[in-house]
Amino acid sequence: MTDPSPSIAVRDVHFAYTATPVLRGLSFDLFPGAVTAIAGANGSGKSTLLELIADVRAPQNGAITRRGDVSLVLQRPDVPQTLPVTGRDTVAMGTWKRGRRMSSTDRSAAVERALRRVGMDALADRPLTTLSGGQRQRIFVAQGIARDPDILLLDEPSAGLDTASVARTQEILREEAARGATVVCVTHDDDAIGAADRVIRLEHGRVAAARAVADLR
Ligand SMILES: Nc1ncnc2c1ncn2[C@@H]1O[C@H](COP(=O)(O)OP(=O)(O)OP(=O)(O)O)[C@@H](O)[C@H]1O
Repeated sequence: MTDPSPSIAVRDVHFAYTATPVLRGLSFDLFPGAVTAIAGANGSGKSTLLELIADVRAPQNGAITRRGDVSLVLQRPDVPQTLPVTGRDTVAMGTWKRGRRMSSTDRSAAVERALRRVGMDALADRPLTTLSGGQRQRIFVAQGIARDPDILLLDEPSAGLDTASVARTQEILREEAARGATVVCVTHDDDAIGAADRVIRLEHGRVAAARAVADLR
């Protein structure tokens, strides 16, 4: 059953980096237990919207409220060559829950489980800088899911992944929604868009089309 109150409420959100607005009055609600795809052409504002939902940026007008703990998985974050961390260390950084670190037993179990879920347990001790782009991307997905967030936001998590890893990532998003998380995924992938419970398609700074529109305006 879907919780009737929204976990994310977006109200008349406007955003511009320059004189040209990127988002021009978006309003919609998202609910726990569903995967929402944010779709649209290059430059349509998908990543910007995700960052606004994550509270990494603030809207110039309007408001976004969110209920619960948020994990944001960025697209292929840059990793400095000198960063002395392994894949496992990187996943462990995701084990802060509402500003508090889990106990060491819980943390270690959460890290191992997340690594297994993305299929990176065997490579977890390799320095992050020596992993391929796709392997690194899976480590960052593991970091995002390690603390069982209430809200899981991902920017093109399947970009550059092989077929099996794309399928596994889709399964993970479904599993996260099934345990009650609100999952929002920016994607260009038609399969991911087709598999989502809801689709928000951005065009000219507005929601051009939304599938499963009952709770989208
Ligand atoms: N830091 C920035 N400063 C100025 N303009 C920016 C900045 N970041 C993004 N933009 C512009 O804002 C618009 C929306 O960018 P955004 O990255 O949100 O789009 P997107 O839909 O995620 O694109 P893509 O599909 O290519 O990833 C684009 O026109 C982009 O050039």
